[in-house]
Amino acid sequence: MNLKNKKLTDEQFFSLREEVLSQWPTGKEVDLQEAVDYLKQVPEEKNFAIKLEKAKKEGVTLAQPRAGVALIDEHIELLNYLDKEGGADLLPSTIDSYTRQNRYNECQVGIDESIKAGRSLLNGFPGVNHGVKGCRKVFESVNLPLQARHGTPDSRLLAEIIHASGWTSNEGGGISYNIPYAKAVSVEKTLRDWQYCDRLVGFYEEQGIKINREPFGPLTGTLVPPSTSNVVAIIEALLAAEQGVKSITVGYGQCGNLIQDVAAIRALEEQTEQYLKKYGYNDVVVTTVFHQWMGGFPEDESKAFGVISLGASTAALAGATKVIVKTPHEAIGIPTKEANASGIKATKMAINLLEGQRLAMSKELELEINVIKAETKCMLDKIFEIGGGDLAIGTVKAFEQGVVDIPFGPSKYNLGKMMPARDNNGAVRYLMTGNIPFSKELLDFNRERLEERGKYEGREVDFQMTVDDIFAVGKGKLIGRPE
Ligand SMILES: CCC[C@H]1O[C@@H](n2cnc3c(N)ncnc32)[C@H](O)[C@@H]1O
Repeated sequence: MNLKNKKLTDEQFFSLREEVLSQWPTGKEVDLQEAVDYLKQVPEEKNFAIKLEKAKKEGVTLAQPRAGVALIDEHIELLNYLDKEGGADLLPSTIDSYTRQNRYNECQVGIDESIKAGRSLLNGFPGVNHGVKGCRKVFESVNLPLQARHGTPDSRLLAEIIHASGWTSNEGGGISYNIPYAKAVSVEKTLRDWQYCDRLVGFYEEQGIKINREPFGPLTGTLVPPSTSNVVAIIEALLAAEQGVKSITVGYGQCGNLIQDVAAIRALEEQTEQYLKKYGYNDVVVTTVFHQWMGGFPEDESKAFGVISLGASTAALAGATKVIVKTPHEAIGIPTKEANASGIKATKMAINLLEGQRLAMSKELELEINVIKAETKCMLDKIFEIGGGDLAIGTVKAFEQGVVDIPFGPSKYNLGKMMPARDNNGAVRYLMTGNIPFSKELLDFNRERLEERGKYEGREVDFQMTVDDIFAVGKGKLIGRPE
């Protein structure tokens, strides 16, 4: 394996670039020097990294929706509606599934069919097919910073096009956009491809242009224990920093127990900064993003607003820099612009009412922060050990061996021996740890918390708890109690 956690040299980067830009005709629209000049004229209020850094300094939580449709003018109308009517602080362009699989031919069919049908027949914005011209038109027609959100194992061409278009943030990473999104793409390949995306950002940073990178926190969004999502976020932050990224937003998907969720964000921010400093990356601005509940939603829209408001409140009480907003159409599918805007409004109402408030430190909160950090450290120590000190090599081996193991990941490169379940307070614990190298103390802690639930419910601690928990929220409860 010649993968190394080493900054790509200019020669390595530019030799790869030829092939990347040749993958679709719109790649020819990317001219790096011209893109630098274009990015230099992006006003501060439309720069994602700058707006996040400002929010961190002011201690405010920004609200960002997901949104994407097939055609440029409709996409612009949607984004401006979410800004003006919804009150979004940051804008996405959620990229369609064909683009995520680099299937640009099918994207083109989707675009052509959408034009004929007069409505979006893609589940997102096909940024590569619209090219720099189209993506710049979107950027120039909105008034907020713009970010690509997707799930693309090989995002190299998409990154080239969106950044050249003034979009100053890209979501994703070599683990977080592989294991939850692909069945058969090797971790080695996606780590390498995302080194390219990060090196591109590093190149722009060297030209004085701030661009934000955001590892995808929630992963499979299904009972992912905080230390599992945090370890992935920290790995991707370190790999990005090595390529010259200076603005990193690490993320976490709401699990539902308030204290554990606040602890997850606090541990994530502190431990990411600690590891960046430990490995010499002293000039990286770390921000956090809290994703509102990523699991099954209630169909009833009023109940959905309950879930959305709890997520908004948790993000505010945790002091997250950003919260990703869900909509009352979550259980149905792609939201209408009205439903999308209403999710943002509910979110901002909760955030505004909680302005300046944080969940106070308590012995329970301190315990959860310490447990998450200790679990995360067990995995990271092992990764560096099996990688012979190289994080990228260690990460590939960690997935082969199940040192890091993401629950319900479709990837064949994920061992899949770890299984989570909620304890009696709804906190997500490790029911089965597979090959995750936890200390005995941590294994006992997780077991004891689950035994408490078993005792309370009068049943065995087993996989049925996991199954019941998966369906619980959709049925209006957090914990999947036996029926
Ligand atoms: C990992 C992201 C999953 C979430 O991403 C939302 N999502 C996906 N595609 C779109 C879109 N085109 N417009 C608005 N939301 C979208 C889903 O609803 C889900 O919540």
